[in-house]
Amino acid sequence: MATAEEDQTEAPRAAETENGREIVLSAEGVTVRFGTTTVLENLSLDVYRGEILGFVGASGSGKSVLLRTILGLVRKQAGTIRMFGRDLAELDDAERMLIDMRQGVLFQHGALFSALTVLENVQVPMREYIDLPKKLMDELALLKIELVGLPREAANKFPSELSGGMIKRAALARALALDPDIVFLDEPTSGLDPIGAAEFDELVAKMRDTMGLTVYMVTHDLDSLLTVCDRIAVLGKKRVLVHGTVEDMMKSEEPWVKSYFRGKRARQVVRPAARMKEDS
Ligand SMILES: Nc1ncnc2c1ncn2[C@@H]1O[C@H](COP(=O)(O)OP(=O)(O)OP(=O)(O)O)[C@@H](O)[C@H]1O
Repeated sequence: MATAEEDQTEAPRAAETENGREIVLSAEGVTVRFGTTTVLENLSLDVYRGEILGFVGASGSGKSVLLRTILGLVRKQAGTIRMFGRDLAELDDAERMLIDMRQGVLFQHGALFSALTVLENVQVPMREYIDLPKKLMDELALLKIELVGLPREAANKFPSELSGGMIKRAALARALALDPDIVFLDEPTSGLDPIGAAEFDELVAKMRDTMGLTVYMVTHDLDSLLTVCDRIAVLGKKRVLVHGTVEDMMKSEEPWVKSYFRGKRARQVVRPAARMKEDS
């Protein structure tokens, strides 16, 4: 496990060469302020190709702000964000568009367009970025809908006709519309019952395993963190406090990490999750 202090030295770069893994996304020394309030300060984080990174932190610690900063929706005051090795601040519009096409986003609560059917929702990124004949676009959208485990009949339904779990799947289908390399999921299992949440987690893990998808998942869901995340990063004190495996989190003496992963609620979740891992 690495600490934030180590992050500011050579540790992440050394890890990159040591384990030979490709860094899809890196944030280096990122600072974000709103007026006089600093939300993120000198934050650094790497995300590797093909991993599910679970991003966790207390409410109000800045998880959404960081996600929005990575997506270019919030302006940073300092630091560098690189995606696929390119500094996002140095891209012109055409280059930015090419990068945007390689990433998919599932915003909290699904955020589907209520006046569009599921099929039309999935086609939104296609219409925005690529010019395809309608028939081909329909076929591609249907493939995505089936890929996330929705029945074909769901394609012509409106979001108001779907269950919470189906909305999340439809939103995932939209995030996958352009076959991205990385998807950002903002609390994807919030509002789902435990079985629906576990099924969604399984689906995300399947995408990682079959498509090599990289997943950046903001979550409060301990089950997700323990069962599908390859690595966990904890946001606190305006930076990434610790990052590592579940086992690393369990050993951490950092007070917030300790109470989150070894507190009363965690103890109720950790044993069943460990059993699930053993059984699989
Ligand atoms: N546009 C903005 N202007 C001013 N302050 C903001 C803005 N966006 C976020 N903040 C502040 O930044 C801090 C971090 O908010 P953020 O939504 O990122 O937290 P979070 O970790 O995602 O919380 P939660 O887990 O509750 O969703 C909060 O204090 C919030 O009020």
